Amino acid sequence: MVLRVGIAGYGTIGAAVGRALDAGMEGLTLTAVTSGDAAKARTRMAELKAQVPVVDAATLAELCDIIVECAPTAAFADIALPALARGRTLVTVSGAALLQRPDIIDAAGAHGGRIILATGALLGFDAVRAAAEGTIHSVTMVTRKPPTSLTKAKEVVERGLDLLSLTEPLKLFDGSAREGAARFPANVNVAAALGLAGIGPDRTQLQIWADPSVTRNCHRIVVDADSARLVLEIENVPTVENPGTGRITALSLVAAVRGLTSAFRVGS
Ligand SMILES: NC(=O)C1=CN([C@@H]2O[C@H](COP(=O)(O)OP(=O)(O)OC[C@H]3O[C@@H](n4cnc5c(N)ncnc54)[C@H](O)[C@@H]3O)[C@@H](O)[C@H]2O)C=CC1
Ligand SMILES: O=C([O-])CC(=O)C(=O)O
Repeated sequence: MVLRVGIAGYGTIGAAVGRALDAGMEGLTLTAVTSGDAAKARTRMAELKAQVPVVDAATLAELCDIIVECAPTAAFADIALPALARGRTLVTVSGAALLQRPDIIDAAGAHGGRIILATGALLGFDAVRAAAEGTIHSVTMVTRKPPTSLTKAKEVVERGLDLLSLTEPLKLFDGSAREGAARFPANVNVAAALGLAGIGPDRTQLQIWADPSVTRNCHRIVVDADSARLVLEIENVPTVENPGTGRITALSLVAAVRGLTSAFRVGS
């Protein structure tokens, strides 16, 4: 049986997932796309061998077994709810949106749907989830991004911060992952996901720095648990189109989608 895959949000991440599906994935076929800008999505999809329709979110849910969600946080509910109401599988990296709308997780349970929050621009969730089966004492995360990765963040724009003239690191946020994800939704989805994997977004501590000395989106996480101490570090290469998004994010979604049908899967 071949499962039909829809992509919601055909931007930096969505187009990379589209290319991977178009190149061929066993048991999966790209079937439709939904976008905030249909004309732009069609132009972007011209590179694909298989031409698929650009439809609205309700039609995407009707046509596809699996919905890969890579749209802005604000669009999450409109994409997720119709898909889950039909019992579809939603594969997403929108951790920040899930914290804002926990009812959407309940909607999945109520209709036999499934939400898979892919690791995205982070690492080690298998170990964090395993540690959470025992006792985790603390989780701290420090994010350092080049100023160019943060200039479009809503809070940076609202505060009128001129990050491009920084000569030394500036701490933009220090608090819980829940609050950080709410204030920087397009930039620390990863902190939300870490909170959901471990001891919850309220007990997960987060700092966000704009750092002119780094060229990559860097995350350092320390998990102190009764089973192990984890020190996790990742340096993500920013995408050209959207520097706040690391290249690995789309690859994480591709790996998660491929894992849905593959006969052999490594990692949890
Ligand atoms: N967990 C993680 O590791 C990461 C998560 N993200 C999340 O992924 C999202 C997408 O990231 P990018 O691809 O870099 O952004 P992008 O801005 O390049 O693409 C977003 C796309 O969504 C489309 N869109 C807007 N409104 C829509 C709607 N109502 N329905 C469907 N599509 C709509 C836009 O037209 C655009 O094509 C980000 O907003 C962020 O929340 C991004 C990076 C890492
Ligand atoms: O590191 C990245 O590339 C993106 C990131 O932090 C996020 O969106 O959570």
